[in-house]
Amino acid sequence: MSETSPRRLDEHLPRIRRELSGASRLLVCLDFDGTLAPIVEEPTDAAALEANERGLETLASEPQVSTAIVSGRALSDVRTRVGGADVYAGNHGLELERDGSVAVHPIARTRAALVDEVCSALETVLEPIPRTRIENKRLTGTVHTRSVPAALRPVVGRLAERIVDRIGGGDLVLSSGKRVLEVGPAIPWGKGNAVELIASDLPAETASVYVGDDVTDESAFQAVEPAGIGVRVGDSRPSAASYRVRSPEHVAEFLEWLDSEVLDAIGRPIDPGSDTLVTTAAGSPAPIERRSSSQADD
Ligand SMILES: O=P(O)(O)OC[C@H]1O[C@H](O[C@H]2O[C@H](CO)[C@@H](O)[C@H](O)[C@H]2O)[C@H](O)[C@@H](O)[C@@H]1O
Repeated sequence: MSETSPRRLDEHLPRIRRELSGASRLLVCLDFDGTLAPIVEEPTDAAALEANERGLETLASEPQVSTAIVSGRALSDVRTRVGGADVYAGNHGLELERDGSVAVHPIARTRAALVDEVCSALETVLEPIPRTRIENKRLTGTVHTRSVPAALRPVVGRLAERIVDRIGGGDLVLSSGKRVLEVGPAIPWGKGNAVELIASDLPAETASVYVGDDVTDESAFQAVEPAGIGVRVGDSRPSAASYRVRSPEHVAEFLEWLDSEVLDAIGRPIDPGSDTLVTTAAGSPAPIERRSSSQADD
């Protein structure tokens, strides 16, 4: 899928509501850092905004909604930071908790010892560089450079590359995210694959929404688009997501809007000719803003 500038979500709400209202269920997948929780200097201090916790809780209580947290953090870590979702994916989709059991990507499992070795070597080699922090997440590892003096960040990158090559050979790969370098197994598996797995458990008429802010969220946007909706938290840089919001505060507004403005329409068939919900056997017609094509918002 090609990447273009995502459009401002708040300017396209009627269109989004129309797109989602043809579905019988909604799957709402949420990234953690930078999406539910504002980015902070110290990774252990990250916390979801209360408004996002409330939004997730409300959506999770709706019978026609399934919810998932899809994070780059270790599953055990992100689980303690945000509760209430139906499904949790950790380590960028390499571990997945559904229906009370955890599945781990088999190749990632076999490479965990290499990741551990790399993390230990990085601790030693990067020790002289002020404020470098290594987060060993078992299946992947993160080198944090947010607090490292800017002039030294390229040095961290070069040293990390060298160590990953030496210890991991072709079995590990180094990638980058928001002021981080991520060490992980060199396998074609990411958040997008996890989202596809989660969606495969749900009825075919489920519409998927994915909200995220970082590089590894792009594969998840690709997984949900174009049938579903990708929302990038951030600026207008090209993305596979069609829409964007500015910050985690705006994610909370979006979650609230989904609950108050979209759920009523979910599960009712739409008349494609009129943009208006047709009467179902069970209830009366529920119009969703009658608009002519000349009023279309895009
Ligand atoms: O997929 P996510 O849930 O967004 O996780 C991605 C990485 O998030 C964390 O790092 C980021 O957030 C930190 C706290 O705000 C920030 O200090 C850091 O610069 C960000 O890159 C987390 O620590 C990593 O393990 C995740 O991979």
